Amino acid sequence: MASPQNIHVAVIGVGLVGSELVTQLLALPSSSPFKLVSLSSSTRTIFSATGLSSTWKSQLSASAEKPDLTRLTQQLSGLGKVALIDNTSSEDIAAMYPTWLNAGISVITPNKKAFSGDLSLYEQIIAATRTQTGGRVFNEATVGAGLPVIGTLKDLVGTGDKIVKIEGVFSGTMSYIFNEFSTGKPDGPAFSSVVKIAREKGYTEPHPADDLNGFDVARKLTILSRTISTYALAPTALPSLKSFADVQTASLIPPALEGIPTGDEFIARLPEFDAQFDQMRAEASKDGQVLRFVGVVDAVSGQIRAGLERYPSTHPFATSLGGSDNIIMFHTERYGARPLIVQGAGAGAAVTAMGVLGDLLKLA
Ligand SMILES: NC(=O)C1=CN([C@@H]2O[C@H](COP(=O)(O)OP(=O)(O)OC[C@H]3O[C@@H](n4cnc5c(N)ncnc54)[C@H](OP(=O)(O)O)[C@@H]3O)[C@@H](O)[C@H]2O)C=CC1
Ligand SMILES: N[C@@H](CC=O)C(=O)O
Ligand code: NA
Repeated sequence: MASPQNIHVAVIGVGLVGSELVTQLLALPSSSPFKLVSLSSSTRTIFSATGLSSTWKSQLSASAEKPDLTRLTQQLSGLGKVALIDNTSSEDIAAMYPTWLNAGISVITPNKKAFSGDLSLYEQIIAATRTQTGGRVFNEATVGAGLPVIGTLKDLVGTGDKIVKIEGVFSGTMSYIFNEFSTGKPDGPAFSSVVKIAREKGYTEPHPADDLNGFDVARKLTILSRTISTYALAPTALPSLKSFADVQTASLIPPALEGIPTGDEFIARLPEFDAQFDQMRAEASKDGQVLRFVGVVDAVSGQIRAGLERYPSTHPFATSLGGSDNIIMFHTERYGARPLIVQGAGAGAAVTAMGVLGDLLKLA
C-alpha cells in the first residue's frame, strides 16, 4: 500500500549526527509517513517538495544553492505538516525555533543551545508550543543522546512525582575520558591521548573545549532543571536559570588554553598539561579512588553543579561505566528508597540519531 507520507521533514546540519539521522530516516519502511524534502549544510542546501532520495549526499555537494533560513521557512510553510530537524550546534539556527513553531512547524533537535541559553529564548519556545496552531518541540537527544532521559523526566513530573535530586555522569566525552584515564591505578594513558580518541570516536562537541570546560554538562543540567520547572505540577526550589552560565561549573581547561579558536589547535597543545592530570590521578589512586566528572540538580536545596569529583573504586560510577556511558539517577518521592537509573552510551552518532528519529516517531 502506498504511504501517505504526510510529514515533510527538513534537516539542517548533516555532520556526524545529521548524516546518520538521514541514513536511519531513509531506511524506515516505505509505509512510514515521512518525506525528506530539504537538507542543508553550512554552505549548501537542496529542496524538493516531491522528496529526496538516498543519493542526497551527491545532490547536496553538487548544489550551487546557499542556505537561506527565510527562504526555507517560506518553502516549508506551504507544505502542511512539517518537522524541522536541527542537527547543528548553531545559536543562529536555535534562535529561529520560535519563528518556526509559531508557523506551525515542529522542531526536533539534539542541539542544546536553545534550551540551555538565554532564558527569554527558552520561554518563547515554550510559549509557542502552547498555542493552538504552534508546532511541537522535541529534544530527547539533548541529554544522554538516545537514552530516555527527557521523556522519563517529563513522565515523572507530569504525573505528579516530585524530583528530589538528579545526579550522574552526563557527558559521553567526560565519561570516556575518565573511564579510560582513571581506573584506580596510579598511572595509565596520558590525559591528552584519551581526549584525542574521544574526539575521533565522535563523542565530543565540534570544539572539544566545550566538553572539557564543563559547559556541555552545565547545559544538560540547565535543560533538566528547566524541564522540571516547566512541567512539574508543583513548584520546586530550583532557581530560574538565566542561562547555563548560572550553573556552578568547574572547568578542566588549563588557563593557558582558554579561548583557543580551533579544536585542532586545542588538541595539539593539550599534551603540555598531561603532568597535572597525572598528578590528580595518582593522588586519587593513593586514597583508593577514581576521578569522575559529574552533575547534580538538587530540587530540594536548589543547587545545580558540575565538576570533577573523587569516588571510591567500588562506587557504581567507577565499576559500572564503560565507553561513553552516561548514568542518570532520578531520586524522587516515588522512587524513594532506590533511584530510577538510566544508563548506556551517552554520545556517538548512531545512538544520538536514534534519539532524534525516536522524537520524529513520537511526532507522527
Ligand atoms: N556527537 C554526539 O555524540 C552528540 C551530539 N549532540 C549534538 O548534536 C549536534 C550535532 O553534533 P555533531 O553531529 O557531533 O557535530 P558535527 O560538527 O559533526 O556536525 C554539525 C554540522 O552542523 C553544520 N552546521 C553548522 N552551522 C550550520 C548552519 N548554520 N546551517 C547548516 N548547517 C550547519 C556543520 O556543517 P558543515 O559541515 O557544512 O560545517 C556540521 O556538519 C550538536 O548540537 C551536538 O551537541 C547531542 C548528543 C550527542
Ligand atoms: N559532547 C557531548 C555529546 C552529547 O551531548 C558528550 O560528550 O556528551
Ligand atoms: Na536522551
